[in-house]
Amino acid sequence: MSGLLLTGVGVRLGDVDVLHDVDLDLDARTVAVIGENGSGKSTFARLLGGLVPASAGGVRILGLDPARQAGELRRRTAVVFSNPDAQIIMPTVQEDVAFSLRPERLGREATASRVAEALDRFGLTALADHPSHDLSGGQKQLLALCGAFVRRPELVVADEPTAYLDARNARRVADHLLEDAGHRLVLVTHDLSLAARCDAAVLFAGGTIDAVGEPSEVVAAYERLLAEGSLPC
Ligand SMILES: Nc1ncnc2c1ncn2[C@@H]1O[C@H](COP(=O)(O)OP(=O)(O)OP(=O)(O)O)[C@@H](O)[C@H]1O
Repeated sequence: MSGLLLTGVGVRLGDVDVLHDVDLDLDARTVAVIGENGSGKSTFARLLGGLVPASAGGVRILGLDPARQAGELRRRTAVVFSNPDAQIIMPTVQEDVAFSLRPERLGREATASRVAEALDRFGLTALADHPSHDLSGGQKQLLALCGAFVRRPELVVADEPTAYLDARNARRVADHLLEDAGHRLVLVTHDLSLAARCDAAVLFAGGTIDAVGEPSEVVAAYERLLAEGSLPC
């Protein structure tokens, strides 16, 4: 089973064809998505996360069709964005992490144990009772990741998760995402050194895929495009 299988996919938002002719058959565990501003990366991430529908073509993610198996896909995937405020809901850190587990109806003890384990993994145990909206930007991003990983997703889609972080927290978040903890990762990033740490990379240009393969080769293709100045502003 291919992790990501897209055939002739288009995404139309309003009256704009944001993605077109997207073909991809990729089974790498960690995939970087790179490309210029406005090239379609976030829309692709939203498509994989089930947040926007394809308007053309066929999509299979983890073998699932988002159009017909949206509920199961949502259970098995987690989406993390660059702005963690949008993802923090509950008043304290541990309540917020526990909130992510609600759909699983685990019961009090099992929930507490899963939350404690996740807080420990992301270095948030000492902040368990801290008001979640008073955290620093980096701590909020760790909390958003904690809320994603506590569900033990098979696929994590992360859109610029290190964008607002200092170097230390960016490294910490990247290490958590790239660590082999039984999940696949699709990582949208402008950080080409981070892209190089993934197993495969996809280059978007003008709303479609321009190159796929080894990160070093795809980054080189991107740098050639940038040098040619052939990308639209
Ligand atoms: N809801 C929408 N309606 C119309 N056009 C949209 C919508 N969302 C995005 N677009 C357009 O689609 C194109 C791709 O946007 P997208 O956010 O996917 O790019 P991106 O590669 O993630 O960019 P960045 O690196 O700046 O985050 C842009 O031209 C954007 O203006």
